[in-house]
Amino acid sequence: GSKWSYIGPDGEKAWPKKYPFCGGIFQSPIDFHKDILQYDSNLLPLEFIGYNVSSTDQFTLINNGHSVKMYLLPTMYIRSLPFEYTASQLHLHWGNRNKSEGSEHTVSGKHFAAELHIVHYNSEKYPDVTAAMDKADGLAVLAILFEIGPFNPSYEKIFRHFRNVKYKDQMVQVPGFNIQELLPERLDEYYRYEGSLTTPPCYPSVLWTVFRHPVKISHEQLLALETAMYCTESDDPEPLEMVDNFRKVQEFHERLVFISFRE
Ligand SMILES: NS(=O)(=O)c1c(F)c(F)c(S(=O)(=O)CCO)c(N[C@H]2CCCc3ccccc32)c1F
Ligand SMILES: [Zn+2]
Repeated sequence: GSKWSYIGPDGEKAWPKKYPFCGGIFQSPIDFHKDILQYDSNLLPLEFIGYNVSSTDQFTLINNGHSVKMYLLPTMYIRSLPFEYTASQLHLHWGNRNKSEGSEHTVSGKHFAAELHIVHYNSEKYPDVTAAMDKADGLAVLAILFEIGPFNPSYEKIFRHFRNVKYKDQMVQVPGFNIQELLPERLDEYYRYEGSLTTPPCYPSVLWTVFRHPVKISHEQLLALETAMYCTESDDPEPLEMVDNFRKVQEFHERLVFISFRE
């Protein structure tokens, strides 16, 4: 099984031993700071097709021991990237109840509270995500940063199920809803760069789109995310809280991040 973690002897410093790409090129996440940003007027707003999922459909939400991930439908895809990318899953990264700074990407060295990733694969060139995930043009991940604000009823459609996926390998069905509700305002403003999966096997196969504007969730919702889940199975005598499941920012030398907005 995937024997890696975010803490202890199997933590990120040890990842390259079992997963060589984790010590390789184009690693994510990174810090967005002004001297690596370059405006690119060709960066168009993304188009989301099939994201408005009927409540008669269902998404499977699962605790996989590293994160909480929700499988999406193969009828969901994004256009206006170099290829058509079909949705695979979404998952989150967060901190802990004493330090709500669990985003993976940072802006001018600052963490946001948490980060949502919507993983897509290049369905024009590859049959599924497994075939795509180690190809340079295989994946496109959308990243949404979180900050504290008013209660967010759209995110609550996922968060209210956390009590049913407390332990590793538990899963629950989530009634379909419009996944576009999870996206921030100004879909035309984002950071774009070529990077990697931020977990093992860390393949440099991801076209990253990180939206400039964060979404807001309430303090209580963030606390629920930070305290609801465990990396361990329900019968494990030594339960491990699922917290701080974010990778440190990686070196990003001699490369640029393209931005669709003027500062
Ligand atoms: N931050 S990240 O790089 O977006 C990211 C994660 F952080 C993350 F935890 C996952 S995982 O939940 O699958 C557990 C670790 O593989 C993924 N999965 C991807 C890549 C690995 C295999 C696979 C297979 C099917 C669908 C998605 C994926 C991931 F892409
Ligand atoms: Zn992720």
